[in-house]
Amino acid sequence: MTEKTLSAERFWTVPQGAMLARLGSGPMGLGAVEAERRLAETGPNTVADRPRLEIAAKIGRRLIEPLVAILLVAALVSGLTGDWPGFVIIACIVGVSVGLDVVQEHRAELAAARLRDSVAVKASVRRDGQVVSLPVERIVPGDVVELTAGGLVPADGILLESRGAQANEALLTGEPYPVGKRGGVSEASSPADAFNAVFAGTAIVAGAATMLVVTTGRATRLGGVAASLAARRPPTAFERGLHGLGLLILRLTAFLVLLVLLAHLSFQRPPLESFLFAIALAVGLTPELLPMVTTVTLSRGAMRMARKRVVVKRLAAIHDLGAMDVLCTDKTGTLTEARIALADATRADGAPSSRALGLASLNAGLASGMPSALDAAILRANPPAPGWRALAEAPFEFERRRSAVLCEGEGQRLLVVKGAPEAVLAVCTAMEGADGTTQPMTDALRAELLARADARGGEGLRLLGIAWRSMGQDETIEGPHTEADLVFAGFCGFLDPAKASAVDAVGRLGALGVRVKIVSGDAAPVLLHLVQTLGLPCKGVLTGEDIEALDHPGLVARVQDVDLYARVSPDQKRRVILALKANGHTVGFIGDGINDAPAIHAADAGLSVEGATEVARAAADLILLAPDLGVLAEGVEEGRRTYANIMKYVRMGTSSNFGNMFSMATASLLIPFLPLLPAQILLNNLLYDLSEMGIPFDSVDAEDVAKPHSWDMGAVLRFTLVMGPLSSVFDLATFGILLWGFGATPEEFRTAWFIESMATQVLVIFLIRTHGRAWRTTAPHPALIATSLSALAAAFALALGPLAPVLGFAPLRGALLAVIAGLVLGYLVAAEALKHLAAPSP
Ligand SMILES: Nc1ncnc2c1ncn2[C@@H]1O[C@H](COP(=O)(O)OP(=O)(O)OP(=O)(O)O)[C@@H](O)[C@H]1O
Ligand SMILES: [Mg+2]
Repeated sequence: MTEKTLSAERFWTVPQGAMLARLGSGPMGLGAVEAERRLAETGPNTVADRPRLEIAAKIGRRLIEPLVAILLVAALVSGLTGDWPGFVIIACIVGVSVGLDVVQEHRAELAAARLRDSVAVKASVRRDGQVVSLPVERIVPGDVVELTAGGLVPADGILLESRGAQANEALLTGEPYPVGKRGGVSEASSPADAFNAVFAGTAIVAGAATMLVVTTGRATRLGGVAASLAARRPPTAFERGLHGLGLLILRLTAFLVLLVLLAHLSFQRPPLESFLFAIALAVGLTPELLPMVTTVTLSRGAMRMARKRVVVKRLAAIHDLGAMDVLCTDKTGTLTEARIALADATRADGAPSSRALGLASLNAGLASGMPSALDAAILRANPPAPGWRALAEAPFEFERRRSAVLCEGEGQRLLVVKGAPEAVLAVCTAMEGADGTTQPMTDALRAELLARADARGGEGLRLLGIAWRSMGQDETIEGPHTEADLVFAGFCGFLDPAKASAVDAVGRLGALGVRVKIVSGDAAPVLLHLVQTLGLPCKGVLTGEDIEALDHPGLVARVQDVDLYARVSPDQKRRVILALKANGHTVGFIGDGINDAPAIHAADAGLSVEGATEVARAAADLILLAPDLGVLAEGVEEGRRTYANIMKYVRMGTSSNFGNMFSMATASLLIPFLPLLPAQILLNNLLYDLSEMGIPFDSVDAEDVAKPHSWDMGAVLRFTLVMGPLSSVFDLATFGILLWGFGATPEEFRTAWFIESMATQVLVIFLIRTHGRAWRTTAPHPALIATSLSALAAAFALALGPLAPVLGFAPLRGALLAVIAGLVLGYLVAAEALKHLAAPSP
């Protein structure tokens, strides 16, 4: 039976034994060899397309690119017509540039993939009878996987056994209340009702289970929506910008090349030569290296960021991180130490209460839900009373903000509930007094208790309300409605020290032009207290209730000036992010919980930390190896450096290189011979590409790091419109002087023009790399100096050295060389003087 039919069918209706047999597996899982075989057959367990890493495929893909293919055919034709040197030169140049391109990109992608794998989500899989921890991507149908609370379900499958497992399937069903999962056979017609099935991308929030994997990757339910998943992440401004620029250049190139070709043919020039010239021109014009350059620069940026403890999962996110001007963060761990300790347990009236604490530790200790820092703090202070056992539970869940445990002991059967004070008080109808007597919960009493909770929140205490009720022998937890008619027992207060280093980090981010907003599930008074303690420049509060009452446009209007968001649910976190994006911000979100995953996903730069829940890490684009905003500030700087270096290529390509090719096309129409032979153009292009290989290493202007920058097509065009014509003016002057001043022969003309055009194209990087005066900013990186000067030296050696005659170059008179030197100098001076006109507006 194939993957497809299995996924289409309701696999949860097949009994365990039959399913194991069908998948050729057993309770102890697969053997490693068989698993490898299946992996090769079904492919990796991922819904995203992984970039293909085979080097041969890449070379093949480049050779069939239209330009290269035409060039190769053309070379062949010229070879057949007897022009062997032409053939050899063109073939060599194509070989070298495709080779360089592929090797560089391949190495960059491998390195980036290694980084990504280092933070990959792992699963516990039974292989050869042992439990091993494997990257989720390596899971195959037939695998037996152990699931625990807080973990992500890695694929679709059925449960072989369950120890109170509950799953949050909101991602697939939209239903936030956790659903119980157990073994057995279900006759359900829809996956939402299949109690024995678990699905990729959902989270186990309580208990533990063993699953048999039925389908993986794109064959899963999540994979089914993966087509829309791919569409879900629209290309960033940067990706769109690069693409748009590429298209623009492509159109211009096509236009220019066709024009040149037609003109040459109508002038009755030799057709093969004209054709080759036009093709070489097209090669020179197209930014064919830009994709490779972007990949290489980005992955170099990723390496540097990894050294600063930021691991990049999605390369383009580096740009988003640099462009980010609003960072939303949850509270615990980033702004606080996440060293949560129980401060006190009190009765409703404020007196210390061992009763409230005892109930709280029953709830915390008997639950099998996700290990929570609050639960751990309660248990450290007071272990649960012996002799009690749990019968059922409704694990904590962020929309409801409560957890409930049905437990039995000392001859009683109790439902014990703890959660956010207002969430608990809302389901209480009585209050327990000092002597164990109860009084009815009135609205006035409830308001008084909430006010007390707020007051203690204002002292920085995180509060949980504790409540209980007796349950009948046949009663059990049936859903959220079971949590009603409770008796309020008191509060537990927790302290989580503010993180002193956060002040500095928020300051640094502020200096970088990134405004920090806090988006938390905790109460408003706690957030305000934290902000005061740390002295953070955050103002304005919106609560989950406020947000609930706003529609999207209303929220968009409010988020601009509000920095604190309290008691927000996971979906509201996401809504806040979307509202900020709608205001034109590039938004980052950092969080570590299941509740943060939707917002992480919605953000331009989704961030999580190494110790975070799997769900959060899976949703993130970037992972901080230390839960520290300071690390993030360094990552932001690195992201901006990377972007600034990519922009250097773009500016180089759109000004000098484009200008030169443009002048040459024009010249070819005005003068009676080709300004450069096709092979010479290709050589020129290759050397120019080589000269740029040092750019990813280069340092950048302080001002490029100081502010968020995102793609600005206007700035790119402005730069082109100033620098392009400038380059052309000097080129035309060169042509005039060569032809009329020196009466140069075609060979001399080409040699001189080759040298001049190489020198101007290569050297201008030293001006373009900075917005300020070239001699005042940080020195260029030695690697950039080395690649630029060696490319230039190679150009001189080829044009004037022993190979010159083969390449069609001729020796130059001294006076001519001097004039060229003068022109190059003149161009550089003029470019330096004019570049501020072309600079992006401040
Ligand atoms: N294990 C738990 N049992 C009961 N209630 C809980 C539990 N965990 C959290 N809560 C309640 O839910 C609220 C929201 O949870 P939490 O504070 O973890 O959200 P958050 O958005 O992750 O916060 P932060 O910004 O601090 O990371 C808490 O303030 C608390 O009232
Ligand atoms: Mg949190």
